[in-house]
Amino acid sequence: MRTPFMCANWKMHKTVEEAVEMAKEFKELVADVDDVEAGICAPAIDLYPLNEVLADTNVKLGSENMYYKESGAYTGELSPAMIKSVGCEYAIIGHSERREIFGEDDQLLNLKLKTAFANDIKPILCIGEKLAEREAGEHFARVKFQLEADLSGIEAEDVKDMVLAYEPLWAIGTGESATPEQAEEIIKFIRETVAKMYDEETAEAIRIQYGGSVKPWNVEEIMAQPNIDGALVGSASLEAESFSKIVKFK
Ligand SMILES: O=C[C@H](O)COP(=O)(O)O
Repeated sequence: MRTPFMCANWKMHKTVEEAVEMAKEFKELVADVDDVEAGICAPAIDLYPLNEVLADTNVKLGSENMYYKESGAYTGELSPAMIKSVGCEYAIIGHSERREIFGEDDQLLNLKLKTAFANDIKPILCIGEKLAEREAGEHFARVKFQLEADLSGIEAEDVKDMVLAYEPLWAIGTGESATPEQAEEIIKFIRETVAKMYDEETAEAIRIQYGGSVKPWNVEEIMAQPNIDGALVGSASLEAESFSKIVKFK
């Protein structure tokens, strides 16, 4: 049985003061939740204080990015050891904004995934198609390509423990979520693709989130789909009350 995982992705939002204020309020609101995992992926500057605020709570911490090298002359980047030192269990890898705005390609993402596994960091790997690809009926081929390229050379044991986030680019920040049926159709396909690449056991174990305009008012119907194991939440995760309603979707 897969435990639902609701994870915030704050993107480039929140000063340290704002992050601490939100986390203090949020941890109280979800203190009694034990059947859903909650996490916050935050900007690098916020991770150290958030680790202190969230210590001894049920809220997990993650980085929004991570480089594939262990250390060195890589100005502006974060190593796996650095994010672990501030309590990160997770790291988002390959968010579409990293792919589109910062030019991260599947070869780089594959290296990042390998480094994450080597350092006991659970990646949240984002995949998903653009609007033109969906309109051309190429969305299945697109996510299959991303899965095969990004997971190349990665063992089933690691894949079982990671998280996939299906995020169609046309639903991110637009207020227009995929319908629950659209999300289920492609997430089921993603699980079947993992089964073909690995085996049934791996496909049953891996958690697959949906991301793209998840809100307190649509989360329940999204989560009613059998293959959807959680959500990667952008704008609705910025306020404690809104994100806590998503975590408490049941
Ligand atoms: O990582 C989160 C996604 O990009 C979704 O963002 P959104 O909830 O603001 O649409």
